[in-house]
Amino acid sequence: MIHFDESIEILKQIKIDNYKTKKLYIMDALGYILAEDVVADHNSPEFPTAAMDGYAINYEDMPLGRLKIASINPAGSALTDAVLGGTCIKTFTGSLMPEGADTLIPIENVEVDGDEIIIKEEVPQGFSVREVGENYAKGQMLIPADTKIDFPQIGVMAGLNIVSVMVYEKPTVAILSTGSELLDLGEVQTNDAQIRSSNNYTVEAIVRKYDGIAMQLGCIKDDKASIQKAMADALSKSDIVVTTGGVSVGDFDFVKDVIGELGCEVLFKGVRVKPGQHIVVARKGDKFIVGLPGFAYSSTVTALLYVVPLIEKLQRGRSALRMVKAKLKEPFIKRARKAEFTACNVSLLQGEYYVDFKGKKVGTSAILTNMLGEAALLVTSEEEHSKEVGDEVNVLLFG
Ligand SMILES: Nc1nc2c(c(=O)[nH]1)N[C@H]1C(S)=C(S)[C@@H](COP(=O)(O)OP(=O)(O)OC[C@H]3O[C@@H](n4cnc5c(N)ncnc54)[C@H](O)[C@@H]3O)O[C@H]1N2
Ligand code: MOO
Repeated sequence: MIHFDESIEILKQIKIDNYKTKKLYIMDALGYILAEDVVADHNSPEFPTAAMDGYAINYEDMPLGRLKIASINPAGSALTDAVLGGTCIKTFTGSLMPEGADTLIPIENVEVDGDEIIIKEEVPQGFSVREVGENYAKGQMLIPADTKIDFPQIGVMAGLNIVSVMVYEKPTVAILSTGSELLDLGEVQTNDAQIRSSNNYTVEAIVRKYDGIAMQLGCIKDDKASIQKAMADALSKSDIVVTTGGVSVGDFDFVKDVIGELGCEVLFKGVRVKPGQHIVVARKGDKFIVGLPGFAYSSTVTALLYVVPLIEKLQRGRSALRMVKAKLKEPFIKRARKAEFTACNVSLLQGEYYVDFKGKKVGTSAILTNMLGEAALLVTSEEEHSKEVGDEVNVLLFG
């Protein structure tokens, strides 16, 4: 078994030969990763523009105190009139500044007397005039490739009249739970040894939450030929195949053998991590197979640790899971000489994270309910030992 850090380093070092990209209408691109740079093809604004409703004047005319209103300039109109000596033009927020005007005096600062304004309160030169390129200049890089498209990116692209953009495709993740004891949702129990399968649904939820396209394949019996057929089929239809169960040392644990027989390159199998020590990650071209252990807590934690980064890698995304520092409110007993991911409660108090274990059960890796509530994962490396109240620890947030 390899060190946990080595397994993460192996994932980081993976090079994708050919990223899949596609062009999407900008609104459909929300949540995708941009596969091209977005560069401004014009200045914004292109011309000096009024930022308030008022009167466009030449600053040098301000001392006159009284100016004739020469014309009116609503937003969107192609005004040809200019501000000539001693005159002003009524101009509105968003209107282009007329020729000859460099300052906008707001409506609130003047009194109208017939066809003239009387200036009650002066403003500095250039007041309320948006300069050319105030927002962005032509040629400016606005959104670099590999950015996740969120609402500001959508708005900026719309401002650039970009109708569709190149994005990385979200990888398709096929999910298959193995185990002859498993009952899928709604399936009728026929003997006491059967249990309800949860792993395939937890993994599907993780895939969906962290920007993959989930392909739910349900449960399959511990039969090598069936597993082989199902995995080969899944591999042909998806970018990542995630299995749960059948990766340890039992007589019916076939997943590792099948991965080998499918001609995959095993990147690692077996990591000094708790839970999840039997994890296997393999590659075939730009496709991946991740064999997660069967226990519900193990498969969930290892999906976060190994499946989420692969989903991100295939679309050049950044890690959505955040590691923060926190203070222990209770002692932590280190149980294994491995990296440990222990379910805990996390709270934020005056800008600092705190960790306790109230209500968390100590037991096997079957206890998924430990991840309910304001849960997070306390992370300790294989080199670390038990910890005291007040010690600083690392916590992985997934909420
Ligand atoms: N002799 C050894 N036995 C075990 C070892 C070991 O090193 N030596 N490792 C233990 C650890 S750690 C884990 S984790 C499990 C992993 O084994 P598998 O990946 O082969 O998983 P299974 O045996 O198929 O299942 C384990 C457990 O989880 C339940 N399960 C399975 N699938 C699901 C599902 N889809 N939803 C909910 N629960 C599921 C299954 O019924 C078992 O109880 O091996 C230990 N044994
Ligand atoms: O690997 Mo198991 O997941 O430690 O319980």
